[in-house]
Amino acid sequence: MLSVEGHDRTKVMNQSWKRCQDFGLAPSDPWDDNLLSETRIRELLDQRGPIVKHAEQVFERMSSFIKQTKQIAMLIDAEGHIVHSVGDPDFSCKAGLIQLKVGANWEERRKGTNAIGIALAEKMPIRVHAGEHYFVSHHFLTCASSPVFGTNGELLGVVNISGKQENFHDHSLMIASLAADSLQNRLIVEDSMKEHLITLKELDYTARNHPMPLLTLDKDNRIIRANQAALHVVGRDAIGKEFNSHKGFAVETIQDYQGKSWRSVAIRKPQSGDKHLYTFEDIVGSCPSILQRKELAYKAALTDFPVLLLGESGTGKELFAQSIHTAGPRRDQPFIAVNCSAIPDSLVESELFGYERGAFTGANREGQMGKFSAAHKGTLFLDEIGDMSLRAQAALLRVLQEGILTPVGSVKERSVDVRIIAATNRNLTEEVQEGRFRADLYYRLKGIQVTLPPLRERKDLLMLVHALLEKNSQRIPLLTEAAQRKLLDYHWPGNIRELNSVLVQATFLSDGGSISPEHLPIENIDQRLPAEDRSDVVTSLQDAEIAAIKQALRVTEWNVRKAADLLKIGRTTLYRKIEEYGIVFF
Ligand SMILES: Nc1ncnc2c1ncn2[C@@H]1O[C@H](COP(=O)(O)OP(=O)(O)OP(=O)(O)O)[C@@H](O)[C@H]1O
Repeated sequence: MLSVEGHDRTKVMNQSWKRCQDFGLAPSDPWDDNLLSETRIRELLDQRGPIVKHAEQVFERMSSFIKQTKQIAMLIDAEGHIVHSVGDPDFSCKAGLIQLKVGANWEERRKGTNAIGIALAEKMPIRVHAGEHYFVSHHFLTCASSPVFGTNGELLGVVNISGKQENFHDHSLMIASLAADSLQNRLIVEDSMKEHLITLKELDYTARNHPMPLLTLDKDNRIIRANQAALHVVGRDAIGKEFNSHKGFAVETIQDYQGKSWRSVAIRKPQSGDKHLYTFEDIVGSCPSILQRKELAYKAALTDFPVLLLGESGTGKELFAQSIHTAGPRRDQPFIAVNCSAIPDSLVESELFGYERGAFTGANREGQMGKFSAAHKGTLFLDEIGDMSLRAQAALLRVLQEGILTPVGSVKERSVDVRIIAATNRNLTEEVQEGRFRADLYYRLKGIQVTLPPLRERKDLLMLVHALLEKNSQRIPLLTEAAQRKLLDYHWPGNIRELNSVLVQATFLSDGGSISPEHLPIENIDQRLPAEDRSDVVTSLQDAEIAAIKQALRVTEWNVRKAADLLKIGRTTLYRKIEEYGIVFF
């Protein structure tokens, strides 16, 4: 900080003298003897703890200069009180006689023109030598003072060096200024460390309570922080391990102002596959068959027994599985759904139990957590369980029996705690009889069996229609009586999934008006054929086949495997026919 010299210094000095005169002080006045009490000094030291602690350290570093020049160094607070003093003992005694000691106040209005008073009033470093002091009693002094500022530029106090005028030293003002700067820097560093800690706590709190998975990675790509949601995804023991771009995480690198990268944050935003989990309240229905199933499933939710959900495609098996999970004691833990029919036979074990790094060619280099481990403490929903190969069934049975799994390529066993809910649209008893499904696995999965009724057997179709229309559009469209009749007459092979898709299309086609039969894209093939039989018009076999394929694809929302199941043909055959007839997505 620049000190004033020459003409400017004389000006500053004159202004100070003028202020003293205005205060009504006279140079020959006795000094003010209003010293702070011991208790008040202790209170002040407590309040100013950090600055005094730093001043002690800074003064320690300049102690040889202070001793050699027979001076004393002091810290003065922003109100002018001397709160700390060290230095030459002889001079300290002499200075004490004119109250240049801890507990005294050296503002101009109390002690006339002096270095401390001017540094406080003008907020600048200044030297006041001998006769420049206002009070005659201070003329034996030479003093140099420099102000100390806080982070926001507020005045925190003054560093002062004083001695007898004959011990005047050229460097005193510079040393006082350096000491003030050093004190100021230490306080700024301390403040920013406090700020840093608060920010870290704030971050930690926000991350912990954030529903999305969040990770922090160091510059070597190791995980250094992870919230609960992220630990579910990357594994509970992930801290310290290298992050290997888990699916769905978007990584953002954080750089300093020179563009040097320090760390990265990884966030896993909701993906199209991520949906909120359903609860029993989402299950619409008023007919006894569904109410009774709901009650049974609710009772099952409160236990830890396995649940087996049976029913045609689209009857709500996954909806029930999620509702059982969200109503049970594991609701805050993961719900992991696995479509057993979608896993190639050769990969079943690695998908379900995970694998260690380098387990097999084509595997992720760093290994991968299996579905069982991902569902640890939560629920594993094994959908389409009836489509699992016998080999995969054997592997699954072993884990269900022992609660222990061994990832592919590993020698270490791992215990898992998962609740199992399985579902299938196949008749499992028949599958067991035919030898396609293991009886022991069936009995282990069966626990509580809930069979969901197909839509054509339900008595609450119009209630469901109303609920689905309400869910899908802001303004519920009216249904003409003929449209209601058409819906009631249809046989709904795709169940509620198909009903929902038909209603979405009808709402769109009716363009804000009432929904009438022509807006409902359904044809009951079973009913149409006899009608056509009666007429002279004969539909070609090929046209009938195309119509059946189109309907199966629409009903299953273009799920080729399910459509093939409905048509009772193989998946490859269906693909071939789609291509052959040039059927495009509609
Ligand atoms: N009772 C119901 N109330 C409201 N919506 C329902 C009901 N049952 C099913 N749905 C809806 O129907 C659609 C199909 O349900 P879900 O996926 O649970 O059927 P699923 O039996 O598991 O089918 P799949 O065997 O083909 O996997 C979903 O959109 C679901 O929300």
